Amino acid sequence: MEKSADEHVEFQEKPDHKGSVLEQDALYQAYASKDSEWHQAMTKRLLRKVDWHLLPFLILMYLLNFLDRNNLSQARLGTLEEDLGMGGTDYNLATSILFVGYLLMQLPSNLILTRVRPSLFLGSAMAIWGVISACQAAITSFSGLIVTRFFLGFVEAPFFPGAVMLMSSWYTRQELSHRIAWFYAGSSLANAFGGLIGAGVLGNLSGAQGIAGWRWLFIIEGCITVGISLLSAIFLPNYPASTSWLDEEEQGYAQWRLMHDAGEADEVGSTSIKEALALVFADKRIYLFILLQHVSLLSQNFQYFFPTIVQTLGYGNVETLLITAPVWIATFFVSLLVTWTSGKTNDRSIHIMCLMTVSVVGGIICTVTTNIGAKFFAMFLMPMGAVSAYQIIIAWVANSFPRPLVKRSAAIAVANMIGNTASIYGSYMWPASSGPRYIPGGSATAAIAFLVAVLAFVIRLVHAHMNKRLEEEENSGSQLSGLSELETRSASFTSIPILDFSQVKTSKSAFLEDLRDALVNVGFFYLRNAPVPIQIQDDFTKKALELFDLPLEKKLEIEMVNSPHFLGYSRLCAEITALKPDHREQFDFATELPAPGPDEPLYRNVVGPNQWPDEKAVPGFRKAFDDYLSELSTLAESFQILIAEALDLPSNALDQVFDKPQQHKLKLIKYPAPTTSDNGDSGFQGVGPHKDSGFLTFLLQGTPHHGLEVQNKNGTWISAPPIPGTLVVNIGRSLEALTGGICTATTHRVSLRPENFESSLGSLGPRFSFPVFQGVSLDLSADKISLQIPDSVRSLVKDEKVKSDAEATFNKMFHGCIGEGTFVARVTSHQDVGQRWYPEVLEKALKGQKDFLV
Ligand SMILES: O=C(O)CCC(=O)C(=O)O
Ligand SMILES: [Fe+2]
Repeated sequence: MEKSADEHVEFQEKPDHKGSVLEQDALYQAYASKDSEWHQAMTKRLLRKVDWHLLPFLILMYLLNFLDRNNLSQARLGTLEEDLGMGGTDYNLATSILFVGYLLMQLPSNLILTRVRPSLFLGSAMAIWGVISACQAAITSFSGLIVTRFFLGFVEAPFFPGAVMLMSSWYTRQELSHRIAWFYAGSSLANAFGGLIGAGVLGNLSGAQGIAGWRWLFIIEGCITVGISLLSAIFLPNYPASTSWLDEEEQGYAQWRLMHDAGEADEVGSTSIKEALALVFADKRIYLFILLQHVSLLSQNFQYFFPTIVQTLGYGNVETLLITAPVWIATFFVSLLVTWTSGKTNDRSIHIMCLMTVSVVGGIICTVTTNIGAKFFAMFLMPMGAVSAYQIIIAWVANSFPRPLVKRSAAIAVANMIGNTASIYGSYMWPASSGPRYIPGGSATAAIAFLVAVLAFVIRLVHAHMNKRLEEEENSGSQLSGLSELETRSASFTSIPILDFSQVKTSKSAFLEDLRDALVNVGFFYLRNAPVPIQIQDDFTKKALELFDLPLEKKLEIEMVNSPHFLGYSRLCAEITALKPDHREQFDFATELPAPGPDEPLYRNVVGPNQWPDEKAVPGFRKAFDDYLSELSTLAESFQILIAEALDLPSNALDQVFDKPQQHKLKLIKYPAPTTSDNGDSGFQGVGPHKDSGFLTFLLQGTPHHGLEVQNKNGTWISAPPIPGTLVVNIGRSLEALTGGICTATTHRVSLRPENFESSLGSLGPRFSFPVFQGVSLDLSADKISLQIPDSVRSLVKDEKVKSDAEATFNKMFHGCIGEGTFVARVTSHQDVGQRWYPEVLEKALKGQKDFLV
């Protein structure tokens, strides 16, 4: 019984969503500012339409896909075997050979899939299998049948992954699994219709025009398939942007949702299948699940022989097929019900055990009795139990290997592939010679169904045991990693996680878990729904742009070199990072604080009063700035607590780290488009590879340009494009130092490739970005503040060796006094300021850099 040979579609990348950066930006603007209630209502409105337009047609296609594969069992009730001179296990070979083609095509079809539009792909595949299916009518020999069945399997294989792929351009990952459950349930209906159509054809057309009934069956069903495949060009949508049944707002929103969901998809696409498989096989439970899925599929093999078995009830062919219809309709409703209760009660194993018991009883009754009423009853019991249980098993596999995502995909794929080989040999359990009672098949099915129940119970025990151990170890505070060796091997992330701040209220523990992972293994994350009123953000952005528009002489009035506190305006290329000038122009402002007294350590000079622009030149700037920095300071403060909690420390553990008041910096940066790209692959240096100095950085990307890049632990650069409604948050050297390196300050840069400044509608103009650097108390040093980070958090660090292009001179410095590290970093970045105010420090620091270089 085939149901899901194809589920490794999770390896597919999502199709590209067309649309220029500018168009995307318009979407960003439109949707980012809405609140979560609006998003919920909009999602509901959209899903209602998409469900009705997409699912029925796809289910119809799946129904035909299924029908064309399984109608051999109805054809057998006609004169198929007689006409083709078949006997013994010939029919079983004809059934199983289809799965050879079906399984062989898995890989190639998944490769093709990534390159074609889903609706075209699905429509063409369907037309071809429809033609081959109809051609079966012309077969005159058994060998002809075998060859045709092999190819039928081959061309039917791409449908399922293609359909899931199409759905994935409409549904988010989370929405998808529920839709796939409906999709599966639809196959029960296919079985029902198969019986009805078969009955109609064999009953009315046998011998019509001198053509055997089974040949008519293939002709009619093949032609229906081809007909529907042509309609797919009209009815099957491709992508949200080109769909007439959505209004403009819905089209935009549908795209916008998927752009958000795409982050994870990239991660899937770029992790090698080999790596994913290694992860899966390191978890011993996978062997149990593979076995479970395999025997579960084996326990459903009666389906191919169903019409034949029902025939033993003693009715004629037509009545037999009519009888099977209600069986499948009942199964359909039962499976909808039990997948629902299983989800509601969060139970899998007991559901499976109960359902399989129903199937065992069915198998036993079927074998031991010849009483027609009892046998008919058994016909209902077998599929109701086994088919419904299978749907729960699929969900169980997916839920048992939740993280990382690639592991889940691989687990599903492996369990399905190996599981489905049951369809190749399972059909031999039902040789025609064993009818009418089919004692070997019936009793073996009952035994196998029992085995499914036993395995479900074993897995339940294994999980219970694991949970208990976890609890004990947590209680005793022992050093539990809970991770297998393979899982700890690498945290070289391929995408940047997105955290949702609204979860702090709704499900804080989930938020903290994601935060913990981001802190120890990525060092970067997007933060959605940060509590910063959009109006304040917009006003600030507007005023910032006005500031950059001032004539140069106005800006030079507040040039940074005038101030010993590293605050003020820096011209293009004035700042130096990784020993090279950055191609950007900027204003550095900070929480307004007095300059340090003459007796205070020199490094305290990174704090001091701002140089404000002339209020008349940009009226309202100071207020807009203060409002924004004040919001961001509040947000930063809430992270003092969240980070402590994420690291399993008391929530006030980091209080000692911050001054009252604490200086935070807000930098306004403009990156003009480069005139040439003379910097090789990485493009022109907007800002060179570096780690920020502070605790956390909260970055607002003001324009839709790509260019911000983050270096993962392998040294690979990962793009961090702007995502609407989010801030980019990253760890600075101070937090890294305070946690003894448990939290990672991740190296990042801005690359100015000319293409980052272009969209299909023309030039994007300069890139603007606005980072807020959260400060810490400057007198601290890592050894003075000893945070006792629990082993349970330490053990989550997956990759100790980190490749970084950031300057290493500062690595040690930050482990001493944080103020000194920050001060030296500032002097070397702003050498004009250093030269004027701190020439000795600059000289020493430059020498330090040189020593480091030789
Ligand atoms: O412009 C950006 O997106 C990043 C700027 C940055 O990393 C910095 O100024 O530290
Ligand atoms: Fe930075």
